[in-house]
Amino acid sequence: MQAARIRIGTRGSPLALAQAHEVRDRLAKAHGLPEDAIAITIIKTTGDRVTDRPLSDIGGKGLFTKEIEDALFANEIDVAVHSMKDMQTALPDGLAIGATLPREDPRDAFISLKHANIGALPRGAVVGTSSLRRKSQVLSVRPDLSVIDFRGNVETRLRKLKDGVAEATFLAVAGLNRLGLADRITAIVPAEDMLPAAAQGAIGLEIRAGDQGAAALVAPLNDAPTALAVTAERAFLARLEGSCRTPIAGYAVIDGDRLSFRGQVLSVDGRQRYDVSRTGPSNTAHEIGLAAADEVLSNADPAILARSSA
Ligand SMILES: NCc1[nH]cc(CCC(=O)O)c1CC(=O)O
Repeated sequence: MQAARIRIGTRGSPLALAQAHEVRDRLAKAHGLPEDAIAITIIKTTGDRVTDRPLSDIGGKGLFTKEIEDALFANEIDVAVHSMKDMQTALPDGLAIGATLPREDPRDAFISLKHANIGALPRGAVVGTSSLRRKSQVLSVRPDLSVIDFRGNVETRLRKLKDGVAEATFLAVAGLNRLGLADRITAIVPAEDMLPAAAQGAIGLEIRAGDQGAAALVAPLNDAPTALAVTAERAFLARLEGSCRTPIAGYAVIDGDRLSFRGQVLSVDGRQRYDVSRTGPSNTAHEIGLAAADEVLSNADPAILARSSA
């Protein structure tokens, strides 16, 4: 057996491992390498360690990436595989996104063992989610529902549903598809009804900036339309999260050389929201995201944007 020449780092959750295996398969195929030329290193992150508190309490973004980025800096791995949804908008100096894989389904799945969709939930039903975005979005259409925090990986949350801890939950369709659990989906929520999180469904490959070998290795895996869509979504998020701590959704689609972006900010109780949409040339993805955020900052009710609202 030959020694591994490419070292990829990942979290150890079943979803993270499925994503790492997909990356290994794509790399092997793109470069005609045997699988054992690519090593997968599992790295435990703070987000994996702390399972008893809401993510928003312990710091949110970066919780699932920091230790993996440290391994890049320490030269223990060459490529880090991340759900881009979990990545900070500002990468640490010295690291870069080398490629963005073709996006999986970006929408959210409604999952319930008894009820067909959000509208069919009985008055006051308990919904479990750890996402402030999903909480505020579901409360904006169903203020009567009771939303409880639902931590843990995808399988854990599905088990909590079976155990009757909640009557319904929401999970990203992308994660369920990658885990082969699409059969658990009760209904896919249209993006119009529940605008996805920035970068939901996209996998990013992070490398050391200036590592030309790694850059050349991952480049063939890049999907340009996904990279552009995610650029717009993350620009929107970056500008807003610097100015407010409120649930934020952002979703872009590419059609030829046009990019259509929709963004949304909500108060946590879902009672107030501001929607924005912008279209422009796809090679101005970053500017489109920023302009949409500027519109929110100048037009949305300051009560939504207040730092205290989270
Ligand atoms: N924060 C957890 C997380 N990060 C990425 C995904 C799903 C996969 C994706 O969006 O690519 C999930 C689980 C979920 O939201 O259901």
